[in-house]
Amino acid sequence: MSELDSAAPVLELVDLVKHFGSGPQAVRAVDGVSLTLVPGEVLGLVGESGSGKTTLGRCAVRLETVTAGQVLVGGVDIGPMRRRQVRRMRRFFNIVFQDPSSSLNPRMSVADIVTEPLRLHHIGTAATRRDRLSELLDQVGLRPEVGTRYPHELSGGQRQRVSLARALSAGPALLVADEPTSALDVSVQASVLNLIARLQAELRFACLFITHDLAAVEFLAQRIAVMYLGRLVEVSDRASLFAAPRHPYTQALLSAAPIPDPPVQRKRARIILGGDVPSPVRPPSGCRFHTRCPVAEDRCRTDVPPLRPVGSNGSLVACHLVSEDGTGPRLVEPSR
Ligand SMILES: Nc1ncnc2c1ncn2[C@@H]1O[C@H](COP(=O)(O)OP(=O)(O)OP(=O)(O)O)[C@@H](O)[C@H]1O
Repeated sequence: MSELDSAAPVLELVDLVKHFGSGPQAVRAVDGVSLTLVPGEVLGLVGESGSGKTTLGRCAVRLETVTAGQVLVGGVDIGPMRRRQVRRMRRFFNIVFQDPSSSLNPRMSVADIVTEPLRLHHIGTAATRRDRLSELLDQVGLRPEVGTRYPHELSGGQRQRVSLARALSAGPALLVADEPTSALDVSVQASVLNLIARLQAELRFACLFITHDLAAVEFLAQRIAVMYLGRLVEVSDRASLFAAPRHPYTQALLSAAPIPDPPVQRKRARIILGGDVPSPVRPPSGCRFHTRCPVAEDRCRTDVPPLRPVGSNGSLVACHLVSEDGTGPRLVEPSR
């Protein structure tokens, strides 16, 4: 396959299940997630630690094999593919990890790291790859002489720029960015986030942006998916999600997020969720959020709420208490 089908979604997850281990001790990291990314779209994936975001992202680029369900890239199911076929498909998708120190080969120069995907996929000649290297370093804001350096000679921010240049070198249609700024100094986080935004606007790759940082998804993502204990609870466009979060969990998550404007922060009501996040080995029955949900009813303890369209703006919500027109429990007034 030399090109992706541009009419197909870049990424389609169909009832994706990923368990680690088997039997009653299996960790149900992702448990029936369906999600679609169209070309050029940035989808933010948020949720507390352990909700399954990283596992979902790794399944999307076949770093994990799935337990059940499908992962389609450009309409092609990469799940059953053999390793060699997956390797050929890898030019169409790539991933940037949280910690660039552990994902870059310490024995390779920056030039070799960045151009490796081009060599692996037999793209261009030695001369065109050199040109491409200069172009890529320039695009990620690194000077040409950085090409001769090794990862340990670079700062964390520079290393993440190298990871981005490498991930984008073969011109992927999909980039999974897994907490790409959270291991960096606060002072450089914003510049790397700005860089991702600029590259995405220029190159138009689709991006699954995984983060804890709600301000970052608000800045970068057109749509946002909220995950809780292996399942999606809400998928909505950015404006709707921040203005009127519908799922009680989304409302709690947003109410806990810091807002840059301190007077607003002081006035705002916070929802304090009781209890701990339950174990994904024995997730609660019915709605997985019911053990911590302040408005849970009897049916929430027994019936699994499907992720279904509500309201008129294409939002999807998995909550028994949200009605078809999108009205439902409002735990606090939206802050913006
Ligand atoms: N290789 C593995 N073997 C066993 N369990 C795993 C493995 N990888 C992840 N898990 C478990 O799967 C669940 C989901 O983890 P995952 O890292 O996907 O969550 P996350 O939402 O990305 O969390 P974080 O934000 O902390 O990275 C967790 O309970 C985790 O301990």
